Amino acid sequence: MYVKICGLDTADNARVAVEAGADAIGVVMSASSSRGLDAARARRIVDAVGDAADTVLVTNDLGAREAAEVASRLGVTVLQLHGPAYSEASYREALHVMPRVWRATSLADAPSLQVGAHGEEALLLDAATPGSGETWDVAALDGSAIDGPWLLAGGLTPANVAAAIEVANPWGVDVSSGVESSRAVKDPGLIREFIGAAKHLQLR
Ligand SMILES: O=C(O)c1ccccc1NCC(=O)[C@H](O)[C@H](O)COP(=O)(O)O
Repeated sequence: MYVKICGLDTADNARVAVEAGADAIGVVMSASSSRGLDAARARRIVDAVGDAADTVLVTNDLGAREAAEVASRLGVTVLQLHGPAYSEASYREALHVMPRVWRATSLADAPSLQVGAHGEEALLLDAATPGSGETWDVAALDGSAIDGPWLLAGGLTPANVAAAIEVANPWGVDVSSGVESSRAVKDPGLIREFIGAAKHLQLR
């Protein structure tokens, strides 16, 4: 199970995530998010991870081209364009600069569930409000019918991630609020617990 810990706040917490086995960490750049980082802080986190895991720049409000240029300058491995603001043409623009782009969307937006529909490498299916910690009805989705890598997100926690994986059968999982002690403050213990719970399934 591929595990992404999103909305990292410090380089120390990014190291905790990677040491616990995270496959990816996310840094958010968004004017509307309390997890939004400036470039200097994002770079410290990305540099702390190095090539030990994927590093993902997440945005919902930068223009696609600008987002890809920022991602390239930061040296992240993946750009995650989050939400309905990004058209198919936006993905083409981003892909000129960043070879790996993920499309993050919600079933509420009636998206295409074809992985690669916009040239993306992977699909992330989230609640309607990203980063809110809200759950959604994953049972309404036949995850095994999605042809390609997709990540489940939205209200996951160390306590519910194993059951969510069993229901939805995703390729990966993504969490933010569920590994925080308070809004935008990551908790090292919860990060370790989440990764343990998600990865444990693989060993069954
Ligand atoms: O986390 C945010 O604040 C955010 C803001 C704007 C766009 C995307 C954002 N997060 C994207 C993620 O990938 C989150 O991990 C995902 O929405 C799940 O969040 P949560 O339900 O809090 O676990």
